[in-house]
Amino acid sequence: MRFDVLTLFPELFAPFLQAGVTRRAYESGQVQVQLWNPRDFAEGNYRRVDDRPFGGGPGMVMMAEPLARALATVRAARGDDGAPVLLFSPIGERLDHAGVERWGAGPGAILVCGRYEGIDQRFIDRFVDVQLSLGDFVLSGGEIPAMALLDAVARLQPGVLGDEGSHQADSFNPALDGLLDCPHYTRPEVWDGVAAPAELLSGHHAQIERWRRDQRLALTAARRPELLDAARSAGRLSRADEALLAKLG
Ligand SMILES: CCN(CC)Cc1ccc(CNC(=O)c2csc3nc[nH]c(=O)c23)cc1
Repeated sequence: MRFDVLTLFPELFAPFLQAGVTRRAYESGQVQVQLWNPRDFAEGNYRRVDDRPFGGGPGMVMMAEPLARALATVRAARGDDGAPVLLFSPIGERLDHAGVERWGAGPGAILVCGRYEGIDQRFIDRFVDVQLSLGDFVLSGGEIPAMALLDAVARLQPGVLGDEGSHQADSFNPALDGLLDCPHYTRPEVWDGVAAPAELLSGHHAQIERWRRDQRLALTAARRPELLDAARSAGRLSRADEALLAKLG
């Protein structure tokens, strides 16, 4: 699958695409990423990509024309494969696992990264299929959200994460069990005077799995009870799970 990214800061993406386990997905072409700078499609010597907002007010607005020209080039390069145009925007719908699965399926997508105060509404009305937000906090642009989506999509590709099962165990994936993750420990057994949990050092796999499951249930009950309710109504809690939760009160 292929993602085309329209961004005024393509230099932000290179280090990201070359770092960590997900680089395998990008280098192998499992997830192709092409970067496009609207400035390369802007006219005049100053190659304007933004201008002052009609009606006044702070900041600048991204002009529609350079974005539209870049998009036309992307569409031609993709062979008009019907890929959706996703705009990252503070007013977008919250990106979650369902969204990652949706946009990480099929041909991929065209990602538009806003900067400044936003993009001329006429570009959005004409070309944007879905607006996505990372959450209710203010960032300087859509690039980090775009990388967040690319990272989450790459992790879902077969063979990208070492052992196949690990992305299956990724929490927040309601399709699997949607509980928060358990605490992790590694060598040394005692660090800073604190020993790792004896259960994990026992070598009894059933006991270890039970301990991890209990930790996930307790953590989720404490921090994200709504995830627990979702898991319960989806029939993903066993009798042993309910017994542990009852003990926690
Ligand atoms: C003055 C009101 N602000 C809207 C909340 C203006 C504004 C701030 C920051 C931006 C740049 N942010 C994004 O493009 C963005 C894109 S996705 C996203 N998710 C969470 N938070 C974000 O700021 C974003 C655009 C407009």
